[in-house]
Amino acid sequence: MVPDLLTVSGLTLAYPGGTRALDGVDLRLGEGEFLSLVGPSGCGKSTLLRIIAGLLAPTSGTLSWGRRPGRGGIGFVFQEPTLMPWARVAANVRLPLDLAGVPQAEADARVAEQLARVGLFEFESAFPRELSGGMRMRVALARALVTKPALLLLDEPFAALDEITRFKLNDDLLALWRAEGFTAVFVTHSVFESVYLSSRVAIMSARPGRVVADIPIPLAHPRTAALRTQADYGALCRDVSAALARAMGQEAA
Ligand SMILES: Nc1ncnc2c1ncn2[C@@H]1O[C@H](COP(=O)(O)OP(=O)(O)OP(=O)(O)O)[C@@H](O)[C@H]1O
Repeated sequence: MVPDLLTVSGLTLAYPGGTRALDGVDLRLGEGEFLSLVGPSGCGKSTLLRIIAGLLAPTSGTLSWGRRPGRGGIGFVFQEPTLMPWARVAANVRLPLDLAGVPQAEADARVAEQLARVGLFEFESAFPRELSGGMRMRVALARALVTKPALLLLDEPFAALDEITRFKLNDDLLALWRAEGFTAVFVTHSVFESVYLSSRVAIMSARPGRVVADIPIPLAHPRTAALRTQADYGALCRDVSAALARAMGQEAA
């Protein structure tokens, strides 16, 4: 059993307007795991990510860190790449290092290394408008990973991309996860994507959300396109779909 990076206990969040987004979330996150969060729209998945990132304080409940990620230790990737349109790719990726006061030469070297890892080394001087949607998302991934975070939080990062680009980015993200060893929490609406990527899938109930099922995904790595048609992958997708249907208050067909 891997050591715990984070244990979330009895987490509740009520927004100032009165909306209760989360109610009693219990969740364990092991070091180096790839955990997907799946649940009905509005069940509080983004809210939970924002609390884990420290961007939002819970109303009650606790977050207990095994080894607290240090400064720059949590990366966040949103559904939109949120790049600075006036800045070149390299400057966009370097932003977190500039904010942390990393010396120029070291920052340049780390940006070059990270751009190579996401396959964009030749595009360091391009502007975001000159890139495809998938390439822009890779820039966002590079920016989130350039500080070498212990924990990477991803909030539906590939939802706006076409299926071919999405599959490619799934493979790229898995390769980065295996090479760099960060822990990942990935929010998605796609059961297929969650099973393809994860070592565990946590299912949340409708709002106010809590974790109602936790399904291990013991598929071997490396995972490749061939997996998508394999019987064991299909069986796990059915398990996650059935758990999601139960969480939404309806039995699976
Ligand atoms: N800043 C806010 N102020 C008030 N209510 C909010 C705020 N952010 C989210 N909510 C509400 O909290 C609930 C949970 O929202 P959240 O975005 O966390 O859900 P989600 O599961 O990520 O949704 P989706 O899957 O549709 O992206 C929703 O009812 C939403 O309207």
